[in-house]
Amino acid sequence: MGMTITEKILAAHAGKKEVRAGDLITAKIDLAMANDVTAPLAIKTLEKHGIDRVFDPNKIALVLSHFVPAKDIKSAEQAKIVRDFARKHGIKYFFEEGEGIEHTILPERGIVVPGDLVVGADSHTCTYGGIGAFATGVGSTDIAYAMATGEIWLRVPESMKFIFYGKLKPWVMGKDLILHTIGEIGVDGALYRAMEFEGEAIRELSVEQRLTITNMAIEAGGKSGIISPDEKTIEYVKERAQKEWKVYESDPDAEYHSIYEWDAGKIEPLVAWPYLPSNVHPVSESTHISIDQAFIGSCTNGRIEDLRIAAKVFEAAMKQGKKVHPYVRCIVIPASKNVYHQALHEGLIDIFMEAGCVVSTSTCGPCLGGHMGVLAEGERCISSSNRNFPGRMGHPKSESYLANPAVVAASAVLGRIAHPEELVRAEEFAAV
Ligand SMILES: CC(C)[C@H](C(=O)O)[C@@H](O)C(=O)O
Ligand code: SF4
Repeated sequence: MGMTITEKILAAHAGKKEVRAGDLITAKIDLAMANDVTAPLAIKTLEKHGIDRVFDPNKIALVLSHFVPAKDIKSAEQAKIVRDFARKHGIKYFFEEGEGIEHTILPERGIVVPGDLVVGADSHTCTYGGIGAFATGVGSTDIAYAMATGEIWLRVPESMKFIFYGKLKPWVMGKDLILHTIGEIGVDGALYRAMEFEGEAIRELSVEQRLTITNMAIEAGGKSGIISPDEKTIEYVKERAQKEWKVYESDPDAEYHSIYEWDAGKIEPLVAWPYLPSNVHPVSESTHISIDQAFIGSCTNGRIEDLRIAAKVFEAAMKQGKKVHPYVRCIVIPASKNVYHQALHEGLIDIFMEAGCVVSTSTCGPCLGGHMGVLAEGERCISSSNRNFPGRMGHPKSESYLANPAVVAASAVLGRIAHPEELVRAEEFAAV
């Protein structure tokens, strides 16, 4: 019997020829990651146990991304703990505030490559599966253990396969495919399983959009999300990789917990209404919902392509004399400094500013309701991020709607949830 891509990566890191779903393994990691929220707890755990060294300072990434530039004294102190630790141990991949969100930086800079086994103290670590790595979120204690030993204990997950065939409609992005998946299987539909995505429609997507899909595997309860590398992945990786990579793929006779097949051509842009990412509705059935805020950013949809498509919508709106609706605040946060720089270079930041958006330094920002766009009671936000739980972006009685960045931009202009086609002709989509 063959193995899945997930089983192959885990077997290689456990020093075994073969592993099967359900096996308990101890595996060597290629990278342990933590951020300004989770690293301090891990650092304190190490200190409490008198551990004064890390297994390898070149295989640890510490990223200040959530509450930076420090929003209050507590976040300043959290960041300081991480900074001091990174300096003391000579951590190679330490990223200061403004460098960006961990899940954007690590693939973008080739710190994670195909075939890697990565653990991160952040639930969206599953993002890196978009380039064919096994990556999963763990708690602060587990990450402390991984940082000290270079190993992680795992139960090999079962795999679920999601095949998207057909051609995508205009304005349908990776975000819509993952919202569709979560809408179909529910927020616990993939509990502790590896979610493997494949098919013609996935292959048509850019690597960035694939990263959006795997980013949200955790929103269906998945242990990980993964897409086998292809030529597009290698193109993306080869100009950034900081180390050797290895391409794995599933055997044709590998065993799956379940297989889903969908015609991607039937999917239209989707919106997840409060208060679960599975509460998915077509955008055409959401256009009666007025909004107070729009957010374009986050580790889900804050990369350059996302900003390009949003800018396209704003540009078209401005040609028609429209800007961000007077009753809406629109916040744009490029997910990394490199994305910000590139957007600046391409003139996208000018477009956002002329359209009336607020553009800010690379950080998680309003995604988790921490700062830079917290919602008041009763306010509604349409967001390109990944979670819409009660209170996620502010007051427990505020509401977040999740959508792709083109839908968010169109909604910002029209003051209600809107299809980008209301502002831009479909043919122009092809030019993005
Ligand atoms: C702060 C961090 C632990 C958290 C996560 O694990 O996902 C955050 O990034 C989030 O998106 O809620
Ligand atoms: S952008 Fe949002 S989802 Fe991503 S790491 Fe930051 S808080 Fe978590």
